[in-house]
Amino acid sequence: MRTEQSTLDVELAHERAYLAESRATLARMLDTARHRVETGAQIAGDRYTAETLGRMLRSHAKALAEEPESPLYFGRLDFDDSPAAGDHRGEHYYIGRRHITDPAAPPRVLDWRAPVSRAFYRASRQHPEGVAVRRRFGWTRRANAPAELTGFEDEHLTPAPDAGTIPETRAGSETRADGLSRLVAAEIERPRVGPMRDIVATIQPEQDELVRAGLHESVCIQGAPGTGKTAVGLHRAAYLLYTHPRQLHRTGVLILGPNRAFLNYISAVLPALGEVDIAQRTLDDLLARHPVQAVDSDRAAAVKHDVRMAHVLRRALHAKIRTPTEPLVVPDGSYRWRVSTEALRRLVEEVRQADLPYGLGRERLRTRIVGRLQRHAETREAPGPGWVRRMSHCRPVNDLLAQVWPAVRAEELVAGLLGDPETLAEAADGVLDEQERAAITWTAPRTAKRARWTAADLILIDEAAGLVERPDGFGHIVVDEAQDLSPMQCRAVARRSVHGCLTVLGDLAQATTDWAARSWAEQLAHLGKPEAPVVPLTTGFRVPASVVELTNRLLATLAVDVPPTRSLRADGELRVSPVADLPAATVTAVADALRQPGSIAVIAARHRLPELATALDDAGIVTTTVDGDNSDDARVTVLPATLAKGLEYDHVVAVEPAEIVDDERRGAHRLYVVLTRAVSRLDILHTRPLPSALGRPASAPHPAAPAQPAAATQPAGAYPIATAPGIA
Ligand SMILES: Nc1ncnc2c1ncn2[C@@H]1O[C@H](COP(=O)(O)OP(=O)(O)OP(=O)(O)O)[C@@H](O)[C@H]1O
Repeated sequence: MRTEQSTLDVELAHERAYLAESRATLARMLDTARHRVETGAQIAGDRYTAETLGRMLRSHAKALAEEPESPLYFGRLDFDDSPAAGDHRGEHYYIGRRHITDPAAPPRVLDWRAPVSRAFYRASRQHPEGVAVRRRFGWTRRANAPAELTGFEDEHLTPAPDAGTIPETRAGSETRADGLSRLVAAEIERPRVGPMRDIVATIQPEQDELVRAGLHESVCIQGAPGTGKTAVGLHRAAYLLYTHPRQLHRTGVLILGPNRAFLNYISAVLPALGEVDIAQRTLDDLLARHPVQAVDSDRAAAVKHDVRMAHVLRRALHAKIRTPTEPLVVPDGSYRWRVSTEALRRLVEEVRQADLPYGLGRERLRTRIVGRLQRHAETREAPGPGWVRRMSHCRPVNDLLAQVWPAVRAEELVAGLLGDPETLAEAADGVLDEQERAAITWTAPRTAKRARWTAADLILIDEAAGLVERPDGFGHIVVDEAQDLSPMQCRAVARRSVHGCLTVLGDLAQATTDWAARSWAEQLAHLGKPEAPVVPLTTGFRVPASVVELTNRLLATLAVDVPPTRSLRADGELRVSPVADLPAATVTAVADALRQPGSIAVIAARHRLPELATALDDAGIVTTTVDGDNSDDARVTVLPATLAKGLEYDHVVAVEPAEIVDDERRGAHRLYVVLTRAVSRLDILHTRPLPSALGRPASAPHPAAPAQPAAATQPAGAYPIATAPGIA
């Protein structure tokens, strides 16, 4: 026993020495990068190169400097001598967030995205892939202090050469009953503080498969709350940029999230992975050509988000194309060139048939017309490029185009439709009924310049702009919470990924918008990637089993076809409390929660928030909002149910579920989102009866169970509650 212990001590000392050397190497890398930033601009030949080089070097230096206090590496792979080890026979590698290397020596730490690192995530006893031992390191975590190595855990995947068997995991570690390594379990169950963090140390095999899918593969990931969809999407973006830097730095990668709060929450993950140049936006940001100055009625918004509007806009645009009725006559010095009406008609028809974006079609028609003129002119003398340029923009040609294929601005097209019932009736004939047309028609006619656009109008303008000219696309777009996009919003994404691929993340059960997807097949078709496979993630890393048990009952009432999930978190507490006074009970619950580490959220219907915030304030509890505009240090966030999507907190106090349900048409889905934000503890406070799916005891045979008792006297014991000492 003692020998074994001293062997471990020696090994740990060896690992600590390796860490010290790796830190020194990283410090040298950082110095070199900083030096290059300072001198790079001077050594570059011209200004453009200097700027590009400067940007690249700064970004590299920033990426290195952003190496947080977090560990330099998290694992080690020892390959055996078997043929499966290939080129790595007998080698061992440290795996971390990025390469740490001295120029003339083998890398000290390999980036988790490097091909060889794949085995760290995928190798198993069934398929060792040449890996003899997978070592995971344990680290201290203290704010503002570098992480220190505290231990390691070895997993032997192949039999040791001298023994015929695979030894048990060493170094004092135990795997849990579910087979999860102790260090992995500790990492997953660590309290949440601050923004989302990366998961490179603990990516699971089914997640890794999605992260490392090829550049040209679009994929849709359907997963219950907390199954790691967002984490996988972000790591996939980082992986693709590492593996295909040239293509993707040129074409760009975009992360689309549902709102700013969500983007703030995830904003630190990619920089921590060394990717500081990825655009992270909401779809509204992407479409914000104009400020939103008006609000649609529900009815109008529903029509504008309907995919039929794409058809209406297209028709309205193509109705601008007219059949020529006169010949074209162009004076050219002492000559006059003529193109007959019939020939012009044929040209217009040919270009129309080509089905190009409208603006491109217009230019194609111009070129064709000038081609005709050129053929005439060639009977006299060969015209040069100057002649072609002059003819392309001469008055008669411009006038003809203005008449038969006029230039169109997207805003004008949309204003023309919404502001003129006749234009709309013509374009929407057989597509929208009279009430639908009436719902979107402006009551007072306005020009595009004076329009007060709604959020949905901006989507129509984007669609119209896309019909006129293809927008710049991205090489890869990660679309989070994709179930909530309307068909028209999906089309805005599709337009930007015609030549690229998508990672679509979502959960049909968390669909809360009026126009949300009912099926992935339909949504993927709108997103322009009907062939993308839908891959389920079914292991939950956030929501504890006791909470999942409750939320699954709610899920059963949502009528969505999603696979069941198993929670990896055995810890966790759930408390359902009928109370008489919501603000007072909220203060008590939060004060209780503050005794434990981690983040706390109070989530309620929006109109309920002011009184809860005041009560917390009166009790001297500092709170913040999801925009973080109060106090960055506050551990308690007070937020409306509508902004909870995608976020997570250690302790969630969900206030008055019935109100959250009543607040929206898809209120039950919203409640499902709210209740699944909790990482460790969920407190449900209610004065009104709980929504029936929640209120029913787990053992109750049927929804027709006896009516709820009066809320304030409802016995807590009627619920399947896991109570923590001192909490109930
Ligand atoms: N392999 C993993 N190891 C450790 N933590 C993980 C792993 N996968 C996911 N997590 C953690 O689980 C939590 C939930 O992940 P994430 O937010 O990506 O889930 P999601 O499926 O997008 O959830 P939601 O649908 O509710 O938005 C996060 O804290 C994430 O870091």
